[in-house]
Amino acid sequence: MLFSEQNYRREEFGGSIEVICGSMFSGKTEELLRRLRRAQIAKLTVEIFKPKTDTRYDEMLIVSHDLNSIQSTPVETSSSILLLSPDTQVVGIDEAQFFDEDLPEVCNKLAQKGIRVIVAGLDMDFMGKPFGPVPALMAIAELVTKVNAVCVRCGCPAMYSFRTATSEAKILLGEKDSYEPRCRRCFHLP
Ligand SMILES: Nc1ncnc2c1ncn2[C@@H]1O[C@H](COP(=O)(O)OP(=O)(O)O)[C@@H](O)[C@H]1O
Ligand SMILES: Cc1cn([C@H]2C[C@H](O)[C@@H](COP(=O)(O)O)O2)c(=O)[nH]c1=O
Ligand SMILES: [Zn+2]
Repeated sequence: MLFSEQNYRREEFGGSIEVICGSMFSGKTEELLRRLRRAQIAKLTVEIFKPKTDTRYDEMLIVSHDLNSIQSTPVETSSSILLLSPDTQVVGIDEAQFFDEDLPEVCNKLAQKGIRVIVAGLDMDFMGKPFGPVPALMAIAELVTKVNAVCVRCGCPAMYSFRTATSEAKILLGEKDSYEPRCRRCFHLP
């Protein structure tokens, strides 16, 4: 049977890592919220984390660009995620690109304990380069879902986050004020 989120069966597979990646505006957070809400409906014990540095829409909530939201625990380091309550069955993590390099090992430890770990994050930065721990997480995940936005230039599927702001810093929080999703043909380096 094909392994996908739809036919994922906890009792058969035990713990696992799912990665949702893609450009900005590609629906990563919406997809993360959908999976976490289904877990909550199934009455599983769910804990949700984001990096403390992600204060873009809210300090505590994870908020999508469509302003759907879910409560989360902001943490400074990935190792803090391991302090979760022992009855946790599902862990959600957003903005994974901002976490330290230990995040893959932290997720591995959780999955080994039988926890379903769902991680969302940018796979590439504004230079089109692999971003933080996300590529390493993709390598060790059971399931990787790469989602696309719509290119603002031509309407094709977009996998790049083009920075319209002038900053060259790797980390620059923002949304439509500073970034636009673009396809391979319309993306170029700043
Ligand atoms: N160019 C675009 N392409 C796709 N979705 C867009 C675009 N601009 C705005 N959106 C909105 O962004 C939403 C996705 O938001 P979100 O899940 O927060 O994305 P991500 O977490 O990948 O940045 C879409 O449902 C759509 O309403
Ligand atoms: C490409 C890129 C993005 N960022 C920042 C901008 C946003 O605050 C987040 C991404 O949020 P989303 O949920 O995926 O829309 O990351 C950055 O700091 N550096 C970059 O290169
Ligand atoms: Zn395009």
